[in-house]
Amino acid sequence: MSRPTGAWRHQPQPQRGLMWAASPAFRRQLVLLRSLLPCPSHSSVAAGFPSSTRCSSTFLRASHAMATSAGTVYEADAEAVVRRITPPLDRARHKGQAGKIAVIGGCREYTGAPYFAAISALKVGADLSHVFCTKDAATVIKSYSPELIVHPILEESYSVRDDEQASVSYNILTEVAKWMGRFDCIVVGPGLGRDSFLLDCVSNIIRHAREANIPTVVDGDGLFLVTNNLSLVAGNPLAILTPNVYEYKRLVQKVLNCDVDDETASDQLNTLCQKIGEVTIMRKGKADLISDGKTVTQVSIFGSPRRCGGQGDILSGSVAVFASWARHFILSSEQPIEKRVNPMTLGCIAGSLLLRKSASHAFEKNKRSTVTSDIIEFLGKSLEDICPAAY
Ligand SMILES: NC(=O)C1=CN([C@@H]2O[C@H](COP(=O)(O)OP(=O)(O)OC[C@H]3O[C@@H](n4cnc5c(N)ncnc54)[C@H](OP(=O)(O)O)[C@@H]3O)[C@@H](O)[C@H]2O)[C@@H](O)CC1
Ligand SMILES: Nc1ncnc2c1ncn2[C@@H]1O[C@H](COP(=O)(O)OP(=O)(O)OP(=O)(O)O)[C@@H](O)[C@H]1O
Ligand SMILES: [Mg+2]
Repeated sequence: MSRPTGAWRHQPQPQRGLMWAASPAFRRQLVLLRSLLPCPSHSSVAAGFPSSTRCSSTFLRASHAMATSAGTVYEADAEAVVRRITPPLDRARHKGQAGKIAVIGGCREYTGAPYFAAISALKVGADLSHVFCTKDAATVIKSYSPELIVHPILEESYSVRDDEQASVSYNILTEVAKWMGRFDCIVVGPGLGRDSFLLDCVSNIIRHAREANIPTVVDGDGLFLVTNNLSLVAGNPLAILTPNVYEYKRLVQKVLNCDVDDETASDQLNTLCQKIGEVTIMRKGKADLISDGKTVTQVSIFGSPRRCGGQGDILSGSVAVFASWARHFILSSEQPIEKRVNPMTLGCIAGSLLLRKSASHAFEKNKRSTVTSDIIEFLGKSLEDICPAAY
């Protein structure tokens, strides 16, 4: 595995610059950037780098920007991140080594969301993608795609008698636990619904994933669950929350007991992460703001003016794959722990970029009629443009 450049371009916020330049967080970022060098030449070739000069120019750009001006939000050099964390296609690898992802979601109302998340994971490059959903949703999701492995195991209150709930809940956890250790990342929430019994069962799954050290992306109704039960993710550095504008508002109100303040967006996001404890949050919007409670980066490259539902689901599936690649990459980088870049942050940066590029391509082709499936169609091309699949 190669080393990431993880380079950040700076968004100027002059009124706060001096304070930030002197801060430990700023110095830490510089150390982190330096720690990402040098890049071994084998990875440059495998990930499509034309030459090793690209690595150093990326570094110079980033360190220059950070040393000369300061602020709290850094525009991620997201393409560099994607290149560095995407594993080479190696003939020696076997099925599963590029990633096994599971989506926990899909109920009577929503079958599209879990499908979008799970198929996106495959299209980005995972080898296997599972969906754990309710029985009603399973046949429908299977009919969308034979690529997905669908487990019809979740139950909603209407299908379980009160006196059966304890045993059904136990059976669900037992079934998921059989698989859990094989997953590189799980996504909890796309199309999950809000049935109370189902959410109780999913709480057990989240706790189990945490005990097993499985990175967990929480999105959609998973965020509804977690916002009302913060202990599920509190203190878990492998948890990524991906709220949209409404989900973020609910989270801020619950945790910080105030309203979203766009004037202090990055500070508020950092504080939110700190209060919950160790999690990474990607606040979706015009720009995607990403924080692990220490630094805030953003991805703001323009994607598409279409706001069709389902783009967040593509994002959650993509982030799951990139976060697991980034984790593998960082763990194998032999950096001391205190110098390691947060792989969950890298996963968010990469996922955001890929979605935005794909949305842009899809809009160019389909204009107003662009729908989520059109965007998924471009995930492969977008990744190929950044990181050709030479092997
Ligand atoms: N094809 C599929 O299967 C898809 C299924 N999906 C799944 O649906 C589930 C629910 O996810 P969600 O994003 O639609 O839910 P949520 O954030 O509650 O917003 C719903 C709407 O409520 C409103 N609204 C809510 N709060 C508000 C507020 N504070 N202030 C103001 N308005 C507020 C607002 O509507 P508006 O007011 O704009 O009409 C908003 O658009 C989840 O499981 C997800 O994965 C999606 O992924 C899409 C594709
Ligand atoms: N106003 C915007 N301009 C540009 N991009 C946006 C805008 N709002 C959201 N996005 C991008 O679209 C992607 C999905 O975000 P969105 O807010 O639509 O998620 P969501 O509501 O959870 O989606 P879903 O319908 O799948 O639940 C993110 O990458 C986000 O940055
Ligand atoms: Mg959503």
